[in-house]
Amino acid sequence: MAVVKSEIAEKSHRRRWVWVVGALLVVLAMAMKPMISHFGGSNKPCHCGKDAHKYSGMVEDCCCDYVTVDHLNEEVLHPILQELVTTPFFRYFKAKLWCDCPFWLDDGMCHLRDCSVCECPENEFPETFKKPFNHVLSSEDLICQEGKPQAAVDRTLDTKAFKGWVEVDNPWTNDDETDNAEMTYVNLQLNPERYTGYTGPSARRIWDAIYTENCPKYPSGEFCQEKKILYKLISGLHSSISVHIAADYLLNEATSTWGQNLTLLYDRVIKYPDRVGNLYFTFLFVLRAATKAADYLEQAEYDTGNPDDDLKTQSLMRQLLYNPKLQAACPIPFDEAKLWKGENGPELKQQIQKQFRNISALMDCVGCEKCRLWGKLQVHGLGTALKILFSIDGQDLLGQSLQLQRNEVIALMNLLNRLSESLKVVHEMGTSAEMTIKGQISAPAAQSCPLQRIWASIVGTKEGQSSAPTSQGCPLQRMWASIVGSR
Ligand SMILES: Cc1cc2nc3c(=O)[nH]c(=O)nc-3n(C[C@H](O)[C@H](O)[C@H](O)COP(=O)(O)OP(=O)(O)OC[C@H]3O[C@@H](n4cnc5c(N)ncnc54)[C@H](O)[C@@H]3O)c2cc1C
Repeated sequence: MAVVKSEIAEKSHRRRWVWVVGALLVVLAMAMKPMISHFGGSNKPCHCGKDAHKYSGMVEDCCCDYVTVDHLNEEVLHPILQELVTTPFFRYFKAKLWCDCPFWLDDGMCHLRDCSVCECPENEFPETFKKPFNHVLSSEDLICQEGKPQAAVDRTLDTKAFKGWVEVDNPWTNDDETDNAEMTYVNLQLNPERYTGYTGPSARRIWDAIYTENCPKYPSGEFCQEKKILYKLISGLHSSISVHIAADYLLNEATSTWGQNLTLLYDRVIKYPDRVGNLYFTFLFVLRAATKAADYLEQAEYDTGNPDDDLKTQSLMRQLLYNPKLQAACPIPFDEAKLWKGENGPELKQQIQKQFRNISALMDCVGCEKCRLWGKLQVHGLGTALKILFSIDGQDLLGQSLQLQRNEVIALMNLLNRLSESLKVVHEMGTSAEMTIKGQISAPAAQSCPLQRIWASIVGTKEGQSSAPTSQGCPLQRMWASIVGSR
């Protein structure tokens, strides 16, 4: 009997050692994996439990709910947009980059090398971009298309229906696109929007000038949608910029380590539900503009001189604008038709137009080149959305006078992609950021982590019993918090 007992004791002792060694190996392997993931990477901090949907119900003033928007973004919009913006047509943006502030002198607060923009060498951007946009097809071009059915159809539509890309003034924005000598072509793929070190009084002055002088926050309880629109669009854009800073942050300047900064994500965006709401609003507003102009955008000439690339761009545009899932789940993301109907409608529209033009001009005062590039592009994209939704009435845009510049289309779709990226980060990382910062991971939830269970089996605690690691969340979660939280 005594022999049997000691054998059992020895076996259980051995089993415990196997567990301990196994668990230590797992912990070691996990700890050796890079802890800092880059934007779009898969190394997320330990997730204890599934991300519950924090935001629910309709997005304020829109015709779509949060859950649907997240699903559509994840499944349809984000993947297509990510591919679209890498095509040659969408990756080059024309901008006047130097600081030319009409309001005050630039105080050059940007101190990082990452602030500056890599401009394109002359020979890099597509030849066709150097020509005027409304370039007419030669009869030779048309003959060359014979025998290529897809291309021929596109060309036919082009000559019959599409009015061409022309330089027309956008009443919502301040940029003079015709001023070509001052313009620089930039490859956006080489200039990711991320942390640049632009901060302090210079950055603050821009945001202050935008909010206090041009779109003050409306009083709570304001029902007039028109009065809320500009503030919500700018706040949504501001949230998106902050999300991109948090998602691609310089964690360690000495070692040039970039990664996510959950503290910043929480402090600047997640902590404020209205900022998250405004981000979703801006996304749906821009999405509505793109889908409203679908017929026009479908027939646009995405000519970069490489027919394969150009057909791919056109095909991606179609997949996005006429997506059956999008049309079924969220056919009209934002209903612009009910705006500006009141007595003061036209006056109010003019006032908001003037304010938006000021905001557009303020982008020339941003004291960091890369921030200025993305600020200009995104404000230009918003101006294009405003032009599509509010300068033309009705659904049939082709039959009316909508004309877009190439740069407006590029800005619109790149802005939509930026907003889509931000939604994805907020949806996927928002809860983790909140839990990490608040340190409010409950013990049972924390123990549902595999590592936590292994830890419990080592130290002999049971589910629900408190122990040092459980009180502060998963070990990985704590390591993560110590990395991002100390900055
Ligand atoms: C056009 C523009 C583009 C920029 N691009 C970059 C960039 O690419 N990379 C980079 O590192 N920095 C960029 N910056 C700087 C960045 O936006 C911040 O200003 C900077 O990081 C300092 O942040 P902060 O904590 O002082 O708050 P800020 O973000 O400067 O906010 C200032 C104040 O605005 C209010 N606020 C903040 N967010 C919102 C919101 N969503 N809605 C309503 N109100 C809000 C708050 O009261 C806050 O205190 C840009 C600035 C501008 C003006």
